[in-house]
Amino acid sequence: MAMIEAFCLISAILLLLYYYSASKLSYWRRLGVKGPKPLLFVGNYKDVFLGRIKTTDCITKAYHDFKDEQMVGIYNGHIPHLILRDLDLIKDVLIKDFTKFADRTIDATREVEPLSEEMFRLEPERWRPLRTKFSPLFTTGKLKEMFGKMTKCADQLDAFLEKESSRNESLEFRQLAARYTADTVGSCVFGVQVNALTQDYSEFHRMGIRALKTSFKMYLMDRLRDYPLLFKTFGPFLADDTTTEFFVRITTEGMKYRMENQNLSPDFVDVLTKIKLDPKGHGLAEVDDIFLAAQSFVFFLAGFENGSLTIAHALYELALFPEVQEKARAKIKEVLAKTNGEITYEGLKEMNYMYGVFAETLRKYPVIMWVSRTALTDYTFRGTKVTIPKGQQVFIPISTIQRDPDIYPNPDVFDPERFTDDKEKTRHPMTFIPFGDGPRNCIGLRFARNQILVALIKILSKYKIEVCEKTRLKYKIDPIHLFLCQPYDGIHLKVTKLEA
Ligand code: HEM
Repeated sequence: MAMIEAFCLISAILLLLYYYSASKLSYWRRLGVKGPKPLLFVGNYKDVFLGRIKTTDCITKAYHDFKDEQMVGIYNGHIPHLILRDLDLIKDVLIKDFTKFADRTIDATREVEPLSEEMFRLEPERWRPLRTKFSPLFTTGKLKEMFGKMTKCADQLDAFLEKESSRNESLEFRQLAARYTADTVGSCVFGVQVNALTQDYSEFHRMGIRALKTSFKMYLMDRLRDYPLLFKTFGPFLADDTTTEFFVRITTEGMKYRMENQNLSPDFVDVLTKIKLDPKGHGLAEVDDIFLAAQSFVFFLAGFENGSLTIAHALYELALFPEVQEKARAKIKEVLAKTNGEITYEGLKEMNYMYGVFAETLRKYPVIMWVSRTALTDYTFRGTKVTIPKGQQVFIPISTIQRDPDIYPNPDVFDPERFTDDKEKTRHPMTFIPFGDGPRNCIGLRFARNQILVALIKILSKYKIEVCEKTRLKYKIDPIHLFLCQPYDGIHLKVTKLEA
């Protein structure tokens, strides 16, 4: 009798679980959105959970399998994700209807990650005043002021390369470029000398590497984030206190120095100091040093990692396509000849071909492969019968769009001429969005463009970059990171100094 009761109980539980999962997984059908058939409990993420593919691969497959649809519904376990395919609808979400999508989908959870209350993850109420305060740091005037500091860092990069290239060994360019980006963000944004190119492992540089190092721990953190209860329970065991302590220390020291030296030129730390002294006057209810350090953390990491990856990816492609490298060098020399070899702010604007190299690199390797928004109200997509409820996560698949052969024929070919003015005009603006778009796009876009171009121009004008035995001829993406496009084991290239 007991056996029968136990059997009935287990069957009832299994049946309930089945109906629970099946009902969760009928969400998109009920909303009239097509998508790949999900599996009970894991949705469409079985292979992602098993570590066989990345989230982007799952998004890309759904995007291509549903070519005739404007949007595709998939499931991360039971969590429904909407992938937008239609470029006009993407424009609506990012720009036209931004107020209804002003939030991202990754929440800040301070009790697990103290530095998570940074601008990228903040809800609109606290994000808006910060964006207003930080945007003036990247005006044309400010960028011109920073330009001299950037070219100084490029001179140090040159000195570093000269020494390294004489050894006749291949160099790993991702780490090498990260020294330059640590120096540029340090001096231009924080007003500190990082010395990553002149010292072995300066503290800033070391902390940047530490915060972004891909590891199984980081993979677990990323996966747990989707399940708030699990994240709050297990996350604290995985968090990194050393990075937190470092960013809190340098931010508080920087602000203290500002308060004691009132006549310094306004910069990022200056804005943080003003917010600390009068949070209400800046539209924030209250702030503490951890909240302010979180802003330093995101600005430093974004400038350090995204720039260095892009420089390394560009050099990789230029080594694989030597004729493009030669053309780029010739165009650079033409412009530099007018300024006695000096890289100038005005000269940069004349280097259209190099802009093409920069843009084509970010087309093939958008560092952030997708961006997301959360609906702040129920929302009906223009010209459709689909209404998503408040809180629905919407994904914009940047890397998939930028590698779609219907938009960019032969997407694997590195061709900077895809970005001439004439050709750009023929494409929908949402086909090239490596910096996102709309009021919540990348705040450091123009800084990043200068930072990357200055380094590339300096390197190409003086050195030849080639593939070598250690170069992976077929790019392999690091499978661990959730949304960053990082090379699996670095970018190894040969570098030779050119005759003057
Ligand atoms: C190649 C370089 C870079 C790339 C590809 C890049 C890409 C992006 C993307 C895709 C976003 C999200 C945009 C969206 O959701 O619409 C973003 C946001 C952001 N980026 Fe960048 N970024 C780069 C460099 C930088 C630099 C140099 C800084 C600062 C010094 C920076 C700071 C930020 C911040 C603070 C946000 C959050 C903006 C907000 O929520 O208002 N990024 N970036």
